[in-house]
Amino acid sequence: MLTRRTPISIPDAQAKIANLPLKPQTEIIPTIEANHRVLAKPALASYDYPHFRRSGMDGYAILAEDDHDFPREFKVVGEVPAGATWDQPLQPGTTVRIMTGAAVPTEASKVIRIEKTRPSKDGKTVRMLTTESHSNITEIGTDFHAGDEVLATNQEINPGGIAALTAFGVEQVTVYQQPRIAILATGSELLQPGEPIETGKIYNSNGPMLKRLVEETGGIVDFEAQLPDEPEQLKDALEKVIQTHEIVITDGGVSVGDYDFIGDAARQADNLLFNKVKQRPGSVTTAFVQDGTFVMALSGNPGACFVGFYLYVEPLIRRYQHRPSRIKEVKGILAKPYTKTNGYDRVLRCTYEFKDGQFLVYPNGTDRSGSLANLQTTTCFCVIPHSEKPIALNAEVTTWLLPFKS
Ligand SMILES: Nc1nc2c(c(=O)[nH]1)N[C@H]1C(S)=C(S)[C@@H](COP(=O)(O)OP(=O)(O)OC[C@H]3O[C@@H](n4cnc5c(N)ncnc54)[C@H](O)[C@@H]3O)O[C@H]1N2
Ligand code: MOO
Repeated sequence: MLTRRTPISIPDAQAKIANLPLKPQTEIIPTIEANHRVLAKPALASYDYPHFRRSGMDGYAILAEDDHDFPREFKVVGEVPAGATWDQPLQPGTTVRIMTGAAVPTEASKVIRIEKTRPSKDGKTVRMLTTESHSNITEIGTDFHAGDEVLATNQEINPGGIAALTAFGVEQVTVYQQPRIAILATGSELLQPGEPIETGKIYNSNGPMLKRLVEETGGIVDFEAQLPDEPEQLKDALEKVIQTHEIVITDGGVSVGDYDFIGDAARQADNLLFNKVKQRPGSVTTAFVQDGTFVMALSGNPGACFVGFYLYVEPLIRRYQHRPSRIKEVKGILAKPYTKTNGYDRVLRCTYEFKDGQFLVYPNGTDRSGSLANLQTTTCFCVIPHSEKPIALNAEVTTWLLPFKS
């Protein structure tokens, strides 16, 4: 339907999404599955760590009262491999042979490394050549005391954190849920790979791109559909996925054409955030909230769809998980001429290099909304502000470095 739309700026559109109140849900998952998930509850140490006095070296454990007048002979009364304990009292002049990681006998104050000893052939005695400047014993609670925070709330767990949790035998953690996302690609021209290509038809390339973009952002794509431009079918599909997902991403059908039905759904929504942005590509980008679900209607044009995902969807998917956006904003220097002018700000697909303390930004071929030729190689976007005059070479430009791109 052809109706007037009021365009807003890119920052205003981003702010409308950033200000949406979210109700992130939590779930309990196995610790081993929690890499890059964010803790919704702190993980506390259930005991001191280490919980026994641990030998840091392979050697011989001795009493403090024997720690003088080296070299000297000791009687070897036993052996403590890792995992074992020595429960008898250690007497003066005696020692136990002990391995790295083993529990040190309670009374022992030091472990003399084997390099500094000369055991007898039968192993029953050992001559210790010299003492040690360190005890070579890790005392109880060196890493954590019982009750200490092992990992804090809102911390993103990484493999090191998984090690720390597992050190306490923690099998499950409470984390924020990943949002469930539905992707609806719209257009009667769309084919699936495997179907024969025909004039006027194209393969649905945005669908797989969006799926992988969502996944690398930490969202879960649990519904995907490719729908023809049939209003009833589209309306039904949209209504269904809105009830079952936190975020719905549509692409295509959002312009003013006879078959662009998403625009109508947006106008009738509970909360229309915007339906036109002063940007190219993707001026038709539309966002609304219906029944508590955020619907992001991206342009069908692949270049605009790609840009729109990073500008508006990536930060939201990350916020659901209590994770910051992985898009890094920097000041770039436009290092290759771009001579076009535009009534709207242009988000230009670029590559960059970091040289002499500056991000040098190079427009990466075409800036066409409908082109997908440079999506693979684009590593950043820069913003060319709207102007009647072309932007100067070497001008400073707001630059967004894209995640997983180098
Ligand atoms: N009279 C006007 N026409 C158009 C305007 C306008 O203001 N007045 N805006 C233009 C601009 S700008 C854009 S951007 C597009 C936006 O179109 P839609 O988002 O509604 O998308 P479609 O028309 O459905 O498709 C556009 C283009 O993208 C192709 N497409 C669609 N889906 C996919 C897919 N899943 N994978 C790959 N390619 C896809 C589709 O075939 C079209 O070529 O509207 C302009 N028109
Ligand atoms: O709004 Mo569109 O600029 O062609 O993507």
